[in-house]
Amino acid sequence: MSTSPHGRYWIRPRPLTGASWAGRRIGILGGSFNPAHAGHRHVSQWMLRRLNLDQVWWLVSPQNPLKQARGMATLDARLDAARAAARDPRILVTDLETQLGTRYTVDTLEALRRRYPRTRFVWIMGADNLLQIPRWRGWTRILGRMPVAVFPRRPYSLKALVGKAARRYLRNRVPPRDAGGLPARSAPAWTFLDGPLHPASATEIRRKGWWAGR
Ligand SMILES: Nc1ncnc2c1ncn2[C@@H]1O[C@H](COP(=O)(O)OP(=O)(O)OP(=O)(O)O)[C@@H](O)[C@H]1O
Ligand SMILES: O=C(O)c1ccc[n+]([C@@H]2O[C@H](COP(=O)([O-])O)[C@@H](O)[C@H]2O)c1
Repeated sequence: MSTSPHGRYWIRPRPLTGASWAGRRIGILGGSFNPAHAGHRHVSQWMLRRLNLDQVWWLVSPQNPLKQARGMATLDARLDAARAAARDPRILVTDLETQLGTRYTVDTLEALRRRYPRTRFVWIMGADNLLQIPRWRGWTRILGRMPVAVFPRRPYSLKALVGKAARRYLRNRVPPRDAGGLPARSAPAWTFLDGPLHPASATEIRRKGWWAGR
């Protein structure tokens, strides 16, 4: 147990280890969640349906290596807000990168594979991150290790689909009609889903002063 910054007690989210996750289909949505919003829930629920997932784990990052620490609320405050925003029993809010001691996604995915060797994971991200992923450490190892599902996001989708990552892995793209089989595929394999856009953005929420997380 630990205390949240607001004084309430909560049990630290700790996905079970070992055999209980064998064969399960889990989507991983990594993010700063500064704060979590309805867009994260929308993306997760579409992925649950379209990829036939059992659960989506929100990986609340201690610190995105490409973002400034300034303006980032504490991990506890972001976890609390994410738990309030998830509102779906199939979405599990986690501090897995803290538990695993990783900061870079490539290291996180490798540690997850070791910890859950028989679980079928899919890395989930919005189109903005498909555009940006060539700047992540070891990005080709990420795409080479885990199937990836991308959700469209304005105004990034078209640019992302002609970007460096999409071009490099053009032959590994899976059409949305076959997305249900993505968790069972070996990497590299990725899909760009065709679900309805969601306008929510954490930048916009902070700009409007709606997030008081510290
Ligand atoms: N409205 C949305 N539509 C599609 N993908 C989204 C949306 N909101 C967030 N995501 C995706 O969720 C993941 C985590 O996002 P993040 O926590 O950075 O939220 P954000 O709204 O993008 O925040 P910020 O504006 O601070 O960058 C990323 O892969 C991002 O692309
Ligand atoms: O590993 C990297 O180099 C890297 C660089 C930038 C972002 N990421 C990851 O991308 C995910 C989305 O981050 P964000 O801040 O856009 O929500 C989150 O899990 C970050 O840890 C990872």
